[in-house]
Amino acid sequence: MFNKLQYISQGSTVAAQLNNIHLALDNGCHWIQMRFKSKQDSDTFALAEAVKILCQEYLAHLIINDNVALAKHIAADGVHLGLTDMPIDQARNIFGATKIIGATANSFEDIQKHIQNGCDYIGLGPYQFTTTKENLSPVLGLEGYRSILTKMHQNGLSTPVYAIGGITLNDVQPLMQTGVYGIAVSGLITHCSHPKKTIKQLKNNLYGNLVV
Ligand SMILES: Cc1ncc(COP(=O)(O)OP(=O)(O)O)c(N)n1
Ligand SMILES: Cc1nc(C(=O)O)sc1CCOP(=O)(O)O
Ligand SMILES: [Mg+2]
Repeated sequence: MFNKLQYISQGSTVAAQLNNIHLALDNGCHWIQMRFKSKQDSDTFALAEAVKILCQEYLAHLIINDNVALAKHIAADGVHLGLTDMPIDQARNIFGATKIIGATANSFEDIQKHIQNGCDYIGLGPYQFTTTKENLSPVLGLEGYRSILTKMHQNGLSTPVYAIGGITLNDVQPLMQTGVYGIAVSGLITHCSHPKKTIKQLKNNLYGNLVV
C-alpha cells in the first residue's frame, strides 16, 4: 500500500533541497519526491545520491522527478513523469517492472492514457493555484476532482490518485471525500513553522485518525 502523503521537495540549491528533505523525513514523511530543477546535472546527481542515503536511513520511499536514467542509476524506488516527460511505457522498459512510475494528469482522458500505458499512481492537479510549479495546467478545484474521480469509478479504474497543487491542511478532508487516494504537497510542509504537528495533522486527516 502506498503512503497517502507525498512530500515534493523544493529548493534552488543542493543545500536547500537537502535541508528541506531532511526536515520532511525528520518530522514524519515517508515518501519523498526529489524535484530539483537544476541546470547542473552534477548537482542533481550529487543531491540524488545524498537523498538516497537519507531515505534509506529513514526507511522512506524515494521518487525522482522527470529523470528516468538518474532514478535507475541510483536505484530509486520510482520516478514521476509529467505530460511532457518520457512516455510511461518507454520508462517502464528502462526502469523495470518492479519500480514505481507515477504520472501527471489534468483530465480523465490523461488518466485513461496513463493507466493504459502502465503507470502505478496518478498525480492529478493542480487543485488550486500554486507558485511552486510554473506553467500550471488549468486549475481543477474540488468539483474537478469529484467529476474525474466519479468517471474513474464508473469506468472501474482504481489506480491511486494523488491530489496536488496548493493544498493546505483544511483542503485534505474535502479532497479525500472526492475519492482521491492521497495528497502530494510541497510548500505546506517546507514553509510551515511546526512541521511535526502539521505532518501529524495531515496523516490524521488522510488515515482517518488511525495515526498514533
Ligand atoms: C505527485 C506529482 N504530481 C504531479 C507532478 C508534476 O509533474 P510534472 O507535470 O512533470 O511537472 P514538474 O514537477 O516536472 O514541474 C509531480 N511532480 N508530482
Ligand atoms: C509539482 C506540482 N505539480 C503540480 C501539477 O498540477 O501537476 S502542482 C505542483 C506543486 C505542488 O507544490 P505545492 O504543494 O507547494 O503547491
Ligand atoms: Mg516533470
